[in-house]
Amino acid sequence: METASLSRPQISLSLSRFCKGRPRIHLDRPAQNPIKLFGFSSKKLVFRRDLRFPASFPIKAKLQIEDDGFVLEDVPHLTDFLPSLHTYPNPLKKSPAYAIVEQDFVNPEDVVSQRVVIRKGSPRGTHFRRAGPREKVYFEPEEVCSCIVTCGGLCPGINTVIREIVCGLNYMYGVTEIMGIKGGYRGFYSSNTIPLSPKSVNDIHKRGGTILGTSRGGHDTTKIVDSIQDRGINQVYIIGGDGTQKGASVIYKEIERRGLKVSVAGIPKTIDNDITVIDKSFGFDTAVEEAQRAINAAHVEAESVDNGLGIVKLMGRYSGFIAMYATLASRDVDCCLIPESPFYLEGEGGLFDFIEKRLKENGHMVVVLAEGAGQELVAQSMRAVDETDASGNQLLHDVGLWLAQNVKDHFTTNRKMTVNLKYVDPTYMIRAIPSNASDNIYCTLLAHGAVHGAMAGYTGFTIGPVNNRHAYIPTLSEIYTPFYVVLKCVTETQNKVGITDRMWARLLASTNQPSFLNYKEHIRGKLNVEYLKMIEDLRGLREGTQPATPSENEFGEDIQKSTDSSPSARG
Ligand SMILES: Nc1ncnc2c1ncn2[C@@H]1O[C@H](COP(=O)(O)OP(=O)(O)OP(=O)(O)O)[C@@H](O)[C@H]1O
Ligand SMILES: O=P(O)(O)OC[C@H]1O[C@](O)(CO)[C@@H](O)[C@@H]1O
Ligand SMILES: [Mg+2]
Repeated sequence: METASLSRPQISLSLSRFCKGRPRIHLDRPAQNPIKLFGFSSKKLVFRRDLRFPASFPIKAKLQIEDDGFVLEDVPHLTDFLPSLHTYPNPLKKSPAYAIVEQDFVNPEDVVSQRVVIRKGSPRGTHFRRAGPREKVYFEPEEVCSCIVTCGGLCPGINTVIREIVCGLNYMYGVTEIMGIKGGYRGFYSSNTIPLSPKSVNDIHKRGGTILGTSRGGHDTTKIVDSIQDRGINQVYIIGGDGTQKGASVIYKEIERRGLKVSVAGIPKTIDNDITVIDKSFGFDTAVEEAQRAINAAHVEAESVDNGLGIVKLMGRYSGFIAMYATLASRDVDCCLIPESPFYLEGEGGLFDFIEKRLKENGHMVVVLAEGAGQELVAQSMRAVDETDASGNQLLHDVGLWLAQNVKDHFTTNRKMTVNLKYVDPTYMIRAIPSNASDNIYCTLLAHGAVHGAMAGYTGFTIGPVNNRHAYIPTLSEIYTPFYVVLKCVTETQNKVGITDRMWARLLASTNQPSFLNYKEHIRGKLNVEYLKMIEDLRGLREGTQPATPSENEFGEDIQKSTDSSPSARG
């Protein structure tokens, strides 16, 4: 790459094969002083004045922008801070299994587009580096000392990812030194490690949970990086959700600050499917499948008695994907309640009203609700106090129990009607099972992608499929650039069900449940102010009087994972 660096701010104008001779801006380092800079937009040239960067820039941004709106959100590489590292030929060339692969190595200039559906003439949008093996690697097999850690809540498939990192490192690259860190981040400084080999992990994919153990809280960056340094670890594989990936990015920053040759690779894990950018998280399909058993049970119970009502609670702290997909798959569900879509109980158009109508029509019904649904209502009626877990996540109130109690009270006291209610809470049973066949394959691809990336010297990245192609995505949690482009990385925002998306519309069409957006005046006083605002905003969206927020960035791209890329909109 030919690079002509400018002195301040340190932005380089690059000409490379990659951008086919077109000028491109490559932001290497932040400016330390107030500066005047410009950003490109598809529509206009934007000037931004007096932008101040903090004295200690949090992380090196690797953002490449072309004048046609092509953006590459690049991942850090060890050579960014250790420029004279040696390279070695990739041992895969000699592997009996992989040597016959036709396109054996990924071209270093291959990228994966975040948007596959674009309009003629619109900006080309955001891209990520394509995952996969590179011709040159930055580690010799005998030099690698790797470790794997699992953090946060459980999810089907964690053991498969562990197994495939171990087997991938060993079978593809001949690495033998692989250790497991026990009990999450705190295990780096408070537990012994366990040695891992293809033999020791051979059967673990058949078990739920994580053989390494997990925890919340306990992220002490200095102690963790001290431990990495003391143990001579040079590849760190971190499996976990949004909190874990934020933790991974600060570990990477500290490693860079100390100038260590250590690759940090993140494998995103969340049963809630709430990580942005990637198509879907591992374990999600398994969870949706397992949820069917609970829904079936609730349905069988409900249809066997008079006025049978089954209530099933599923996971989904802030995002109702499991509930939405499980409902759509089942066809036995009459009403699905998720955190993104507010509801209310009493009055015309409320849930009680709907339950009564459905029971009168069909004699039974099933309600599925995500654990994060209606939290404001529960908090309001129980005057519950806010509590957090060791990682600082808000602890949820049990909306399932609350709803069951309220339904019972309402129908017995107000309506003098007998309702046979069965409440099913399969949440931890779903989370604790091993992954299904398709998730197992998905976990394998993630694990191998992470191994290839670390061997190729990439660091501070998360692996994941973007439009079905695996890519390396920067695990940046905060970033300052002189441009108006706000980088949306895996841990910054949450992937949510778009209730103005087609998939939610499909659900509403299949259950024929109320939208809960048309409450009558007397309900107003019973809902808290924020909840009312949420309903009104959504109503505005539906009626087209409010723009969907956030809509576009300066490049005309959706800045939240939204309709086009979300699995919620496929099909
Ligand atoms: N902002 C942060 N900076 C550093 N470490 C963090 C941060 N947030 C969370 N962590 C650490 O990451 C680990 C896991 O975080 P958390 O309990 O939030 O689970 P998670 O990774 O988000 O997974 P999930 O929510 O899907 O169960 C914990 O050890 C926590 O201390
Ligand atoms: O009870 P725990 O282990 O803290 O985890 C519960 C949370 O973890 C998740 O499974 C994943 O974030 C959420 O759906 C759920 O709210
Ligand atoms: Mg989380």
